Amino acid sequence: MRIDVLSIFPKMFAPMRESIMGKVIERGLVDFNVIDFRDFTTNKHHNVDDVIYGGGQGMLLMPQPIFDAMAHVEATAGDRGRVILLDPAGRKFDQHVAEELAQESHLTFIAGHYEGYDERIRSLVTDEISLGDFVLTGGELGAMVVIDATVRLLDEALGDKMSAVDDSFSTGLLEYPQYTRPAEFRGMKVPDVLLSGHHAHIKSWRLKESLRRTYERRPDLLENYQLSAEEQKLLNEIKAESQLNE
Ligand SMILES: C[S@@+](CC[C@H](N)C(=O)[O-])C[C@H]1O[C@@H](n2cnc3c(N)ncnc32)[C@H](O)[C@@H]1O
Repeated sequence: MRIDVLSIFPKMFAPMRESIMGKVIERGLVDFNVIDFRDFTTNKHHNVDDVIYGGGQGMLLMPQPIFDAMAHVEATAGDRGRVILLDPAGRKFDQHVAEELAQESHLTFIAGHYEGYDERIRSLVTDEISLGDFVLTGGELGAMVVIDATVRLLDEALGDKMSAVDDSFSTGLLEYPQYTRPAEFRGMKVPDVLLSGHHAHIKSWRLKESLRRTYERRPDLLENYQLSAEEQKLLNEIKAESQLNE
């Protein structure tokens, strides 16, 4: 996968060289480039922003540097790929969007700043993505979040210390509780079933606890989830158990 990011703060992307993402780049699984669109300004002072027509506080990113930086991406990569604008007005980012983006061979992100973008910049864009209902100072952190969640889904990205298969949201449910050694720590015991070696029982316990966690913490996820007969039975048990504990 090739990833280009258009930003005026390229140094903010230093964390992308660490941890899993760093290894993924080192191994050549992702060709990661940050392009400072200030380098593409044609004005004497290398300004990337200007005042807002019609008045109003703050400054807006001008179209010219971003259009020219995008032309540079196209010239070097052969295409722009899927062009993602980080913007509070965009589609809310979630695991499904990450799964969709992980299918692409080329992603280009545009990170905004100041009051945001001149509206014409949106003509370059295929997707607008928001991290949530809050306002960040810039699109860099948003781009890094989207890139991290997407890249970890690529085949071979996680190595053998992690797996995305049972992650929360991948299955449509939150992940079940997990434990590592020791079997007892400060009086807190690992559930017996996990030490039993009985794979079918462990599988069923995990499914039930996954359903329980989702039911208790994110019942909204269950509204769009197709329960199997077994899952429905387990959920009924969970509801009965929670009534007993009330
Ligand atoms: C200060 S914000 C501009 C906010 C804009 N005036 C508005 O009200 O929508 C500057 C930049 O940060 C990024 N940003 C801010 N909040 C974001 C969010 N929730 N999701 C994604 N990007 C965001 C965008 O790139 C945005 O252009």
